[in-house]
Amino acid sequence: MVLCALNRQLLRSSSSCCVFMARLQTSSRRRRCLYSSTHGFNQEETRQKLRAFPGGSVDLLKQDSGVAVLTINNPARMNAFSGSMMVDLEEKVSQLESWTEGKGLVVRGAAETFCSGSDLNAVRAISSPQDGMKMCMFMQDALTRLLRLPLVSVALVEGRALGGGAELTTACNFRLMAPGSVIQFVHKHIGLVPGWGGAARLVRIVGSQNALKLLGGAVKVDPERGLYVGLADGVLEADGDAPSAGTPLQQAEDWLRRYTEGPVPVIQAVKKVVLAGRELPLLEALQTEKEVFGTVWGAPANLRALASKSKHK
Ligand SMILES: CC[C@@H](C(=O)O)C(=O)SCCNC(=O)CCNC(=O)[C@H](O)C(C)(C)COP(=O)(O)OP(=O)(O)OC[C@H]1O[C@@H](n2cnc3c(N)ncnc32)[C@H](O)[C@@H]1OP(=O)(O)O
Repeated sequence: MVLCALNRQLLRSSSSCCVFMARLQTSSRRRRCLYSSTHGFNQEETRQKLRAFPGGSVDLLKQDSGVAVLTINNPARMNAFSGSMMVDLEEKVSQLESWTEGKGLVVRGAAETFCSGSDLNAVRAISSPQDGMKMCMFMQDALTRLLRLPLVSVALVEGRALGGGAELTTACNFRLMAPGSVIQFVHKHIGLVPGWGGAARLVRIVGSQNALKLLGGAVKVDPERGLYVGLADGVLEADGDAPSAGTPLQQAEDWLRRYTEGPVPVIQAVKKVVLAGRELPLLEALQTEKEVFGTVWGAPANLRALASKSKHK
């Protein structure tokens, strides 16, 4: 009886696991959006509306090392997201989804500051709740897909990460803070709550008690507090303190290397099983883990390691 129930559950979960696996597969197709017409959302229409608020860019540099750098670039507005930058971001995420050689990603802001959230000029112009929610759906989709990339990602936080900028840091696997930097969910001060998925992700990163404190108090999180609450995973060396440590970007790439060193299929598999464990109910996560395991078992990296009789002292 119990076994039958378990089998039924496994069958059910195996079909949703296939869907999850299909979503994890890299392909050159544009991914299906989180939202559709059933949610009153039309991605193309929203893209057109967002393009009416131009300025800045989101730049992507894919490197031979397998680590890409995504730069939020609008320094005149402290790297605030214009509408066209939101569209740029979604397009760059699509490009990363089909990057088969990728292992890691650094997300940073131009000109030594991270991102000051939505461009307030656009926020003022998009003041109807319906249009606000459409912008939210667009950004939730882009940031959820950013977090789901089969790449290990790190937000390099210099200067300030405010509002939507703070939300963006939570769409990366790790956060590294430069001395003097601040992550602040300022939404409450402007009569808002996060809408780009930042609250849901923050709860998973720091727990609901800390999330309530950070959002409810619009707390300024400096590197020390970041480490204390678990929002920051590391703090960079100050410029000049250790010149050999290199620029903040070099430091972030060095830090990331411990997670990106190794064959692409293995690094991507690590990210996929962790993502499944985070997003799926246990049985489905186990199914996905089995599927991903099947892609590395007996594969070249596995055979090479077995042949070399490696020891792990
Ligand atoms: C949906 C809303 C929510 C979300 O998406 O989740 C948001 O993100 S809302 C936006 C939240 N962000 C803010 O409220 C930031 C407001 N700005 C500031 O607090 C300050 O500008 C700063 C970021 C702390 C920098 O201060 P300072 O070093 O003193 O520089 P300036 O204030 O002179 O800024 C330089 C320049 O940049 C413009 N700026 C900064 N942030 C934004 C922004 N988010 N949108 C538009 N413009 C922004 C600022 O106005 C200055 O421009 P000029 O006035 O033309 O010089």
